[in-house]
Amino acid sequence: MRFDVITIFPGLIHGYFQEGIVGRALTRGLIEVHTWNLRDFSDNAYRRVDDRPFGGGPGMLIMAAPLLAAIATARQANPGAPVIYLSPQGQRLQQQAVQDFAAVPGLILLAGRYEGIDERVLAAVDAECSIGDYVLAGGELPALVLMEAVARQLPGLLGHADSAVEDSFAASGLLDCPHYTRPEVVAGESVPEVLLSGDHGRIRRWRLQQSLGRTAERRPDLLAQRGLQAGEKELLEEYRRQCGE
Ligand SMILES: Nc1nonc1C(=O)N[C@@H]1CC[C@H](O)C1
Repeated sequence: MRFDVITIFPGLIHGYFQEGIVGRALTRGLIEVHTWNLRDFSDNAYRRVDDRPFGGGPGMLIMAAPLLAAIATARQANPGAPVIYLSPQGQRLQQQAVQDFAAVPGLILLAGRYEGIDERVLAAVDAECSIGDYVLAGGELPALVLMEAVARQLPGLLGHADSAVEDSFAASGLLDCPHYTRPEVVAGESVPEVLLSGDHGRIRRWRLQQSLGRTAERRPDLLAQRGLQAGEKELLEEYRRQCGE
């Protein structure tokens, strides 16, 4: 998977890929990360890429010309890669879109700054994605969020242990269950005895029940969208009785 990121702060992107799972993916050649510094596409001596908005109003916008030139160059370097603009006005990034993006050979990510970009650039963009309903100073963090979520889907990237987690969450469509590790007692709180029982059937049942209960409590929208499979209604009713609901 080749990622091309158009940004005025390339260091923010490369810096993140020095550590962790995505850093290892880069050194192992599972992913490539290329950045295009928007200022290299500026048509003035001061390397300016922003200007005031027509109609007045606060802040500055990134101009169309450097963006369109950078997109054209990135498309030549990463042929066939969709161009994704990260902005609060975009479609909310969900797991399905992440899996769809992981299926293509490359992505070109456009990281905005200032108040945003000239609207006419969107004609050269294939998708607009938001990572959430809040406003950041730049699109670099959203680009990194998308890159990491996509990279985690790539075969060979996650070790067995991580990929098990990935499958359980992505496949189940539920919030994750609680997890515990040594020591058995922390601040007077012990580990649920079922997890110490060695009875893997009971443990699987308990974990599913906890995921169902948590999702019903915290994200009823997710549960409504997913629905309940055979036997899960009873599990959830038992969970609610145990919680005294
Ligand atoms: N939330 C988001 N999901 O994707 N991008 C954002 C985001 O806040 N972008 C900033 C808005 C102005 C600045 O240009 C960059």
